Parts: sequence; C-alpha cells; structure tokens
Amino acid sequence: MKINFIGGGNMARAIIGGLKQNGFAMSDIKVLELDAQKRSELAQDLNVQVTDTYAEFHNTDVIVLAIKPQQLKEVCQQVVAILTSQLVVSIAAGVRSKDMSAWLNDYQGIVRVMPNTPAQIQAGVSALYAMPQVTQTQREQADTILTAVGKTLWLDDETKMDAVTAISGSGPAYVFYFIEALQAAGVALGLKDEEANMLALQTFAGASLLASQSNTDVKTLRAQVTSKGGTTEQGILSLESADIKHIIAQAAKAAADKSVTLGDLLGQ
Ligand SMILES: NC(=O)C1=CN([C@@H]2O[C@H](COP(=O)(O)OP(=O)(O)OC[C@H]3O[C@@H](n4cnc5c(N)ncnc54)[C@H](OP(=O)(O)O)[C@@H]3O)[C@@H](O)[C@H]2O)C=CC1
Ligand SMILES: O=C(O)[C@@H]1CCC=N1
Repeated sequence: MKINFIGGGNMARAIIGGLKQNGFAMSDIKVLELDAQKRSELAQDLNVQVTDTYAEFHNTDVIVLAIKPQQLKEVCQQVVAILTSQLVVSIAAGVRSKDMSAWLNDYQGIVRVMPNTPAQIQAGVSALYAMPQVTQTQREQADTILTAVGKTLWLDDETKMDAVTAISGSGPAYVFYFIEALQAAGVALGLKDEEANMLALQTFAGASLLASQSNTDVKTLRAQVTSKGGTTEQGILSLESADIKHIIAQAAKAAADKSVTLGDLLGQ
C-alpha cells in the first residue's frame, strides 16, 4: 500500500514513526510539506520521500490529510484535481466528512480519523468513521494504517467524533498536565527534580498498565490503594473537596464544544 501524506507536522510524524517501527516500507510513503526544513528533517529522520508539489501525488492508494483544520478546505481544492479512486483519510479535528466531500467535488471515499500522539510509540488509539460509500477494502486500508500505530475503534455515528476528540485526541495533553502537576507537587514536598520525575512517571505508567491489564474496575483499584484512616484517603478527600471530577468533565466538554465549533465554522 502506497500512502501520501499532506502535511508533515507532529501527527504525520507520529503516524509515520509508528508505521516505521512496525516494519512498514518507508519507500512507500511520500510527504507533501511546504516547509523546507521539515521536509529535510522528515527525509533524514524517517527516510520517506518528500515533496512540495502535487506532481505525481495521484500515484498512491491512500492520501492522508494531516494539515491543520483551517488548512483543509484549501488543500482539498488542490487534491480534487488528482483524485481518481484513492482513499482519502482526514485526521483534522472538527471538520466533518460531508464538508470535505463537498470540497472534493462530492467525492465519497473518505474516512475521518481521530488519532493521538502515543501513535509515535505504537501505543495510540484512533477512532475512525467511514462515509457510507467507502468500500470494505478502503476500510481495511485505513484500519491497517492506524492499527500499525495503536488500537482502533470504528464509529457508526460521526457526531461521536467530537466526544472522541475531547477524550482520546486531546487526552494525552491532560495526562501530561497531571504528570507535570504531580512532579511539581513532589518537588514542593522536598524531592529533587529527578526524584519527583521518576516517581511520577513510573506511577503513571504502572497504574495505567495495572488498570488496563486487571479484571478489576478502576474504582476498586483506587479503593485498594485507599487504606481506611491512611494517607491516600486524605489526598482523595482533598481532590473531592475541589470537585476535580467536575473540573475534568468541564475540560472535556470545552474540548468537545470546540470540535463542534470548528466543524460549524470551517464547514461553511
Ligand atoms: N497533535 C495532535 O495531538 C493531534 C492532531 N490532530 C489533527 O492532526 C492535524 C495535524 O496536526 P499537527 O500535526 O499537530 O499540526 P502541525 O501544524 O504540526 O502539522 C501540520 C503541517 O502541515 C503543514 N502544512 C500547512 N499547509 C500545508 C499545505 N498546504 N500543504 C502541505 N503541508 C502544509 C504545516 O506547515 P506550517 O507549520 O509551515 O504551516 C505543518 O508542518 C490537525 O488537523 C489536528 O487537528 C489529530 C489528533 C491529534
Ligand atoms: O488540539 C487539537 O486541536 C488537536 C486535536 C486533538 C489533539 N490535538
């Protein structure tokens, strides 16, 4: 399978990096990127072909749109000229498949995806939505690309993409934010930077692994840490008095609302 990416930024790098680790032939990947420095870094780091024009860009099975949502309409207006029967995969937040289809002259071979950056180490998760006329072969092509960089979840309803974007698309940033906060808390309590960093990171890694490998639900796992009259109880009481669950729900709602707003605004 030949894959052409348009946009060689963070997310394209994450997906290509994951494909590379997974043994995918880098000679089958081409990246159209306008920034000369990014082009040379992509060629050097990942050994992919790079270009700054659409010439010969039609010669591919899949076109992955990995530019910012605000750049998508303009790029689709270029892509429409080279479309024959390639699968078009968009990873842009917010932008709906019906709008991309309209910009691509009513082209229907579109799969909309929301990946996340742990794709870099093949630990990503991607939600995918296929327009009704996407063929089984094209679904399998999209699944092959995203399975190479993590788990996949197919959605039957595109409107769920806004929630997915808020939870797993943006989610790694919330986790990094929490790790930063735990590291800072450790330092404030007298640990050295490297001690706090090591403890916070390994605690996150260990707890995530335990939660995903255990048959026990996370609430029970939390109860197992929280000894009656012990230290954790005080920490959890403090989190609850600040209504942290509500604050997290508000953060996710803000991200999901932004996804809807982007879709409304850019789809016009
Ligand atoms: N980052 C993330 O965690 C996730 C991002 N996404 C989505 O992925 C998409 C890409 O995000 P991300 O990789 O973070 O963004 P980046 O800005 O890092 O990457 C976009 C790249 O496309 C380049 N570019 C801009 N216009 C064109 C063009 N006309 N032709 C070719 N290349 C162009 C940009 O160059 P320049 O910078 O010079 O404009 C940039 O290098 C977005 O739509 C985002 O919503 C989805 C899930 C997760
Ligand atoms: O912040 C963003 O808009 C993109 C989409 C999800 C993660 N990053």
